[in-house]
Amino acid sequence: MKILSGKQISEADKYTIEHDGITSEELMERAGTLVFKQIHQRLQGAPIPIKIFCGIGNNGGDGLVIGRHLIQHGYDVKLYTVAYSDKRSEDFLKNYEKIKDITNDWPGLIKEVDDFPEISVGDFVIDAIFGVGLNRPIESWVAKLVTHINDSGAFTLAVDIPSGLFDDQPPQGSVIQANYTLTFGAPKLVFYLPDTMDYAGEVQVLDIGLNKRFIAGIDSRTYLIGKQEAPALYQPRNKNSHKGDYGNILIAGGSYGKIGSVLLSATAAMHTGSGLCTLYVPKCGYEIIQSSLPEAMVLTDENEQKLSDFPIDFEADTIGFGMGAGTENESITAFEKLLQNQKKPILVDADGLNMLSKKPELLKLLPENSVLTPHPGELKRLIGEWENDFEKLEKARNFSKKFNVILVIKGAYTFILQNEELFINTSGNPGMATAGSGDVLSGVITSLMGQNYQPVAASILGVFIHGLSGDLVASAQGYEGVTSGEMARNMGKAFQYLFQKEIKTGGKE
Ligand SMILES: NC(=O)C1=CN([C@@H]2O[C@H](COP(=O)(O)OP(=O)(O)OC[C@H]3O[C@@H](n4cnc5c(N)ncnc54)[C@H](O)[C@@H]3O)[C@@H](O)[C@H]2O)[C@H](O)CC1
Ligand SMILES: [K+]
Repeated sequence: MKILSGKQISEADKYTIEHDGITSEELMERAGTLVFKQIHQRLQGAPIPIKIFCGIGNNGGDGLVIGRHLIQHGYDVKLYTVAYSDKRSEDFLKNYEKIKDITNDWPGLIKEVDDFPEISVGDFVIDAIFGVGLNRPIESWVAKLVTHINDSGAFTLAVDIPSGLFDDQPPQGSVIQANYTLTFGAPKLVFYLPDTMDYAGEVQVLDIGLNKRFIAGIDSRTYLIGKQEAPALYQPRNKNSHKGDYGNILIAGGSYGKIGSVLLSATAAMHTGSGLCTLYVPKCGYEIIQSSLPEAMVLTDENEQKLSDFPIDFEADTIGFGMGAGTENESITAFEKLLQNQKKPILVDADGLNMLSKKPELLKLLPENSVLTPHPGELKRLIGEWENDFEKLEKARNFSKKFNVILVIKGAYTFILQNEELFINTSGNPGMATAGSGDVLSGVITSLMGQNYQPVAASILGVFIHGLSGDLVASAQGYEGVTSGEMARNMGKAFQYLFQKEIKTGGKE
């Protein structure tokens, strides 16, 4: 699903009105009715006091439409006009009249702090103050109203976007803290950035019938990857195949006390369908791996504790490097030897990334289309500090272009970035924040690269499947019960789920 900016959606809005013969008022009626239906489905007539705060623009207009339907269905509704300006949008006024036609309890007028209504924690607040038309930070008493709503602790549903949140830049003032956001037409980037995702809470996109052809034509290079998109990336296996068709990969890393990381990667790779998997580890890893993963072969460095060399004559389809490797100079020399003799894309993770940060001249030796899988800390060491998520994306994009690599930026929503394209993964859950989870992901992506998936496809599908395995384990054992070993062993099941029903883990989906 394409992620669009408010501006792009407004263009789609305009195009739809001009070409599909519907008026802006009908579009607002459609939007508001869809929100009402979502609320009605969940509330089923429950006598919960509903307080709707309507701005004086079209977001407020949506609020009036929602309120009208709720009133007509017998809900306990109180509407308020948040009159932060004397202007009123046309569609706001039209819907204001419609409210007056169905109730004598007209919307309350809020023009200052003294007009604020009491909001108790058992209320259901609907935030229709500002939508994507926000064009400056919320100030003065309106900012206080946002705080008043947030401090009430009442369940808050944001219409289109939490008020105060810009869709294309960091927040600069008060922002509504929503539990749920029902957004129109397309998801907005800020719902998935670490610094702003919490304002939106659970996000659901409502299709209000914006012209699909127009949307398809919009040059947006940011996509949400979910159950609709991931299966298309899967390469079915044909009957007439043998293990050589599924890649011969090399996983290199590990050091004394951290052999588990490469073992987790290799286990994940084998459960992701690799034909052959060899590990290159310090001598201390030999017994451990041979007894824990008989399916894998093992080559050992002559050093007992850490990598000090690299088997450049080993013919691998893809190499995954770095997990548990440490950043000792001898190991960096080993990495340099790998880089000097490898032309095909590789995956670099964990201490391999820290080696690149320690010795940046290695960056230019990275084969084209290699995949780097940093968590935010490793990313900071690679690209430097950032003020906010937008600056982070800018720096990461420049890095990806400069070294022609794919960045898999791990987080609550993992971002896969290649030049101008950005893919945001929506599978997974907080239970995956556990030791070894990154090692497992590296094994999955390396395995798919070895199976002839293009590196960016291997990254997108790998991240999605990794999240799916985390969801499977969490649905069986709760967030606390998730271990990366379990995730590694559930990769096959995750592939099965790729084409089956949703998995509810109380997570984001
Ligand atoms: N495109 C769609 O799919 C549909 C969108 N709809 C809804 O319309 C809103 C966008 O409306 P809104 O955010 O209210 O913007 P408006 O321009 O209509 O009105 C805002 C109003 O407020 C002024 N303003 C902006 N920022 C501030 C501020 N910080 N302080 C004070 N005043 C401010 C601005 O100048 C305008 O005058 C969208 O989100 C959807 O909810 C349609 O209703 C349905 C289809
Ligand atoms: K809003």
